[in-house]
Amino acid sequence: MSITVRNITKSFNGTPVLKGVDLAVEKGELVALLGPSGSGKTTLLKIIAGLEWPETGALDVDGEDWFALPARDRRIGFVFQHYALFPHMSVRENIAFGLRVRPKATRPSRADILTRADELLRFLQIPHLADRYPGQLSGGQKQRVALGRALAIEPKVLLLDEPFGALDAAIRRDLRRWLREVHDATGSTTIFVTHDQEEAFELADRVVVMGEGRIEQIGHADLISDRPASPFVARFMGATVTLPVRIQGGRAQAAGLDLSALPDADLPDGPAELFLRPEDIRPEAATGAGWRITSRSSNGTRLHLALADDSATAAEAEIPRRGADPTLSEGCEVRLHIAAGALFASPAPAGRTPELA
Ligand SMILES: Nc1ncnc2c1ncn2[C@@H]1O[C@H](COP(=O)(O)OP(=O)(O)OP(=O)(O)O)[C@@H](O)[C@H]1O
Repeated sequence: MSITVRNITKSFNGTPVLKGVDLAVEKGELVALLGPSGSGKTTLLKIIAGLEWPETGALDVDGEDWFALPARDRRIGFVFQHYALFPHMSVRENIAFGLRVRPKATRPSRADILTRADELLRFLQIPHLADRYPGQLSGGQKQRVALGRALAIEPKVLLLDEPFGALDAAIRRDLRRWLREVHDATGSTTIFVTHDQEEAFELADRVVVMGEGRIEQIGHADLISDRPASPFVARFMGATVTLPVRIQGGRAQAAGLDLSALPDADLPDGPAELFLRPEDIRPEAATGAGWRITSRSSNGTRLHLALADDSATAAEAEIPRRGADPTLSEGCEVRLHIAAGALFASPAPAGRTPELA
């Protein structure tokens, strides 16, 4: 099923939470909605599921207007962060539940329901858990069962809201791979919400970065990492250092910075901002170069250097400890070699529109 979301807006108590969201998901695609807490990911998912209603917008699934369909007719599999299993039902009964509550006309026979539940248990690699109750399962096992229950109805669309959010890192990685296999084997169209970049990039065909109710960028990991569409995406991807530079003939320049490794910028001459990750800054001892180390700490494998220039602009660098120049200590004057970064025009000063600037 292809899903097309057009110009969705939604407010809670007068506060806009979705500010005109457009998104097209192809049939069989696995898309991750990635963004900080409060950016509107869950609200968008709930609107697709029919659990929330937007103020404006359209939702088409395979050409069908889903806003004209009540939630129960949308054939959606939904998995939440907190395992919503029925505690008094066994794993097999939990998985069979979705089929048992289908309208009589489309409900399989009792025997078929149990056969289908057992098939799913084998498919999800958990047949040994069939007779256990949720209270006897680990968090990871509960989420496998929750996904089994969502898949039992043969959903047209699978929606997952931080399904592995409450689990520890190693189990999350296992479940991620497993989910990808399940997705590929079922051919479902899946939207997965997470605020974990690694999870989004490893799992999804495409990642949709959301910020404050808007889609900021859609793409693959490398594109979003190397060419963030906005300062918001750059910061969200770990470019926590911002440095003022000047653009001249497409080249970025600034005192004390070696920017020769950056590609040409498609920006007009004038002030700009360079967003970069601490690991893309390599300080080199150089007297009078304009920057100095204000503090140095080590976590055993990496050195963290806090930096300031003559006009008190701050930055931070992270470099491998092994092989680092021992003179890079507090007070040392340095020049900064920049390996990578994203350039954006400086925001217009407050009170002036870009046209008037
Ligand atoms: N039912 C509600 N009533 C009022 N405000 C709500 C409601 N649901 C969500 N919000 C608000 O809408 C904003 C977006 O919430 P949403 O849950 O969609 O974000 P999110 O990106 O999924 O965040 P998280 O990663 O924390 O789940 C938040 O500011 C939240 O407080």
